[in-house]
Amino acid sequence: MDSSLPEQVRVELPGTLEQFQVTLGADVESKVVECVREAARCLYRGAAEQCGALGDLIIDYSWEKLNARNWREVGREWRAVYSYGCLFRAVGLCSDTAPGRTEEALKVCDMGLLMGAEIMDNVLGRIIRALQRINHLREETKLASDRGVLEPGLERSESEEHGNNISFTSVQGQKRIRDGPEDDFDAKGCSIPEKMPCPLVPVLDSETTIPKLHCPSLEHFKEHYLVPQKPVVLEGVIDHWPCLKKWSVEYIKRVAGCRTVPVELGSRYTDTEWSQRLMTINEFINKYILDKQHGIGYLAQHQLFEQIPELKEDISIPDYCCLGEASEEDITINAWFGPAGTVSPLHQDPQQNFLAQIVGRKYIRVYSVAETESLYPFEGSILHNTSQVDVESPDSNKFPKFPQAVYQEFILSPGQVLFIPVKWWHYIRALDLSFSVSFWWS
Ligand SMILES: O=C(O)CCC(=O)C(=O)O
Ligand SMILES: [Fe+2]
Repeated sequence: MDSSLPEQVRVELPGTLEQFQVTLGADVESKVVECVREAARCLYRGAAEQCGALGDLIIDYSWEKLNARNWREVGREWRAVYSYGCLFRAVGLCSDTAPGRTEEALKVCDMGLLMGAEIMDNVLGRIIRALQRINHLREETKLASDRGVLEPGLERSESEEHGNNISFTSVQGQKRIRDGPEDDFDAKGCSIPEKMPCPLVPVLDSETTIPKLHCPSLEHFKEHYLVPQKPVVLEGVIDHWPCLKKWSVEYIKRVAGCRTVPVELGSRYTDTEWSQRLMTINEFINKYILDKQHGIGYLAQHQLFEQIPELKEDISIPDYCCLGEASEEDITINAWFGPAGTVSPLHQDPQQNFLAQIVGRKYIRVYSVAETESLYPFEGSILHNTSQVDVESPDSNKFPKFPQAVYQEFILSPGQVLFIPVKWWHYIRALDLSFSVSFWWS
């Protein structure tokens, strides 16, 4: 094994070349399998630079395959090849002591988690943990040397407490509404200067306000809301979640700042100039949360808790989800983190939803499935679950039936959970800096 690799990374890899299993499907050409094996041989004979260069080659080749067709049709084996490429490239970077290499290696591993498939018992997730420990250590050592002392206990980093054995399912870049290679993450990125939205707080009418309930029993919720499919706001059911006390911009930066995530750029996903870009959480926070010059950026509909298990410890699955038929593993948990003014246009989803509000407030409007005709969904297969109407500023000439559509609304605050029945239309605008967590369940 390459001795220039940091010990923390080395222990996450198999001890010998013979133990380094390369299992790839029959669809993968033999020259590619051979390239993966050669990269592994380089790693174990101490040629980390060559290993990294082969990693680059594997990444480039498999990236073409991943983007050649609709995301859903990309086979697992090509995503696995991509992950091997990321592993070798990351290993190459880790053995280089030049400044910034650890951060680069972290990004490469995250790309493997986001776009690849799980390999070698989540080796990429484990290497990320190791790299974060190295980073913490460096920061702490620097702090101590700045102070002129090395305080006892500094060699132990905070994240070590969580251990290494996280089982991880690949995040797989699930995308919002639009699909297919044409909207794959825009590597160039773009920043659209926009006028900042005015965070108007709507005044609600008690007639249209969604009812609230304090900790209803499972039976009560089932009989009065789940079965008849009625929205309701649940209070008191997530009061014990640590995130309500812990999550702040500083905390997210500390735990996850150097992790790479997909960010939606532009006011709303129905706009033509809307795009997605991958960036670190630090970049996202600095550009789109702390500084407003860059327009709207939204870390939306991302399975952040699969990618960063530390954050998952701060939430839990609401008990009411057990009323569904599917198992817990089938529940999709998404993070929605953004500044005031993010808008999710009126749309519907194919599962029941508990939308839990953790930080800030959100204005939410819901319409039942029966109102669909008055909501003017886009035609065609991609946006058919999205309304063409700008809910808070509707064009009643173009959409004459919209003003008559019956709706309910609410301003969701931290600690409240909104039940959105399956297929119910929902429109959401953040009134403050906001973090919500959604649970899609069936
Ligand atoms: O909070 C948002 O912006 C959108 C949430 C949403 O659409 C969902 O949870 O399904
Ligand atoms: Fe939704």
